[in-house]
Amino acid sequence: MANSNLKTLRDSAAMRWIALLLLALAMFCSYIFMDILSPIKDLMLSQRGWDSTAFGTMQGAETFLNVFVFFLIFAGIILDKMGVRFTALLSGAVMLVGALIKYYAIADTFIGSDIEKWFTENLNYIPGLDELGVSPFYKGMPASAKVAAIGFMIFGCGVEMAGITVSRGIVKWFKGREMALAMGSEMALARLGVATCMIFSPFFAKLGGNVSVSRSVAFGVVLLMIALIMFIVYFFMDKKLDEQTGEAEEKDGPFKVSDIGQILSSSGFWLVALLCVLYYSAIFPFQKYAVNMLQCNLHLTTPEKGSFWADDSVTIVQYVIMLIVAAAGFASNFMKKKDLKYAMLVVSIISLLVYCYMGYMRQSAEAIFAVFPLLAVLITPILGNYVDHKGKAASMLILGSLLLIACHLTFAFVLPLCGNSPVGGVVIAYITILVLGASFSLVPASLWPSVPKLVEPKIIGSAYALIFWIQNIGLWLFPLLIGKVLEGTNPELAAKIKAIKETTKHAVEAGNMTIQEANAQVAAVSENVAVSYNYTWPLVMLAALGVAAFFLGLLLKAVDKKKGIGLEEPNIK
Ligand SMILES: C[C@H](NC(=O)[C@@H](N)CCCCN)C(=O)O
Repeated sequence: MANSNLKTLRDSAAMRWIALLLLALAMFCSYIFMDILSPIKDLMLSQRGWDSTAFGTMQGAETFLNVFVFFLIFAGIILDKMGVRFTALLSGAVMLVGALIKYYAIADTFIGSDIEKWFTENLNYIPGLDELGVSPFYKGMPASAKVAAIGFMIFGCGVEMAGITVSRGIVKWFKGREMALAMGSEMALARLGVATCMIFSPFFAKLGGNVSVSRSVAFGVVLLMIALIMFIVYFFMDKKLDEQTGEAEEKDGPFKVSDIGQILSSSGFWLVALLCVLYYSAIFPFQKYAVNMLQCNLHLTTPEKGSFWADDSVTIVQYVIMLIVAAAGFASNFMKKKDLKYAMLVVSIISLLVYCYMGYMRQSAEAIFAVFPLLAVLITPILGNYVDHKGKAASMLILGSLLLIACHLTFAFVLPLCGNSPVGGVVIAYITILVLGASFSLVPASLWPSVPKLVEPKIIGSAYALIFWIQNIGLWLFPLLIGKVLEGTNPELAAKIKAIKETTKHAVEAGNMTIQEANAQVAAVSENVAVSYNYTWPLVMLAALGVAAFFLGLLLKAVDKKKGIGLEEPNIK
């Protein structure tokens, strides 16, 4: 340490930010794996014989153990009892184990194996769960999807455990300092992970012209190994810090399970937890359908094979431009000189415009939607900084909810009117997605740093875990609800598929068509149906979540004022 007056590692700004970088990089890698199959749903269907139900069930498995086996609650207790560094290592290892299982399920070697045979014949029915409609498996589910679901369940435990551990770790290193800025920066990198996944998962799957879905998953597994290394390095820094502080936090008041009652009796905690589940249920589940929603509303026409805009290298260039947007925008937060700050911002904004233009020329819904996390990367740290120095967290939650409502209503009612105006439609889509990104900065940047103001330091881990658990119920429920509302409000599309299946089946039976011709006809109709959904009602449902979050925000602000919780107060006084 350069300054001899510094007492502990966290008194050195450089050491604090290195600790944050380790935690944030681990989360960046985890967020990439979390959505690794989302942008290649079409390939999972064509390469592994899954259907939409198998895909949706496998995706939903991520939250299963956390929600129904209460793993997240145990994770919070482990965190408060064992501390940040132990739980960080444990979560890294759990994520990796889950990811390796998922990789094996998708790998070519799985096909034709005894394990595939066993899973095809077994694990079809889980008594109790089937009746409740929450089973992560069902009869007829492809064996690879069942094993992938098991892997994803385990990964889900690891990633949520990592989430609460990182939040707790940031509080440990930054409380009383730039805590919201640090949390905002960590989330900014996580958002960049989502954008990276949207671009690189399809890229690796289609690399070199031959399709391999396991290549994408392998890319994610390698990143999780890097995440584990980050946690190991963090382990030693955290140990050193505890040696210097004499583990004061843990010794002063050891955690007891009964302390959880204290969390549950706080009205502020409940308001924050409910606001969190409502808001995030309108964001993460939407993320899974957003690309398809854009395809349905914008009628995008993929550039012809062999044309400049269809080339793989353009994807890489576009990603590099995205990194410039993120890096310049992020760095501008830390520039002391005004000129340099504005120069960075200008570079970031110009790069963003170039990125948007390329997305339009490539007619790629994935690339268009990938701007969603970008604005969050740029402004989450700015807002975090604002919360640190000026406060206003409760007001930011209210504003974030209002923007969420406006965006979902624009997607629902304005975007469908733009289908025949390619440029207008894409411009409105970009603006709305960017505003949604701004909302997705306002709420997380103010919500997570508010938790330490609601509970005692020794139970922060459990408080984060309880909020994540309540949030996970929404993250499990709403993807299912969106799917159901979508099917329910577009009955003619399911009827179209049923009709073509029946017509081709009769034609094959009558000897008028080969099975290959029948499959090709069904595939052509399915492809057309996949981009013809009307998303109005699912989007209205998500806007309604925003309305409820808005009213909870108002209530939270009133309770904060009455009880003096300090949510509107700055973190640094
Ligand atoms: C910090 C916060 N993280 C969460 O809310 C996690 N529970 C992420 C869950 C993602 C599920 N696909 C955030 O990212 O803002």
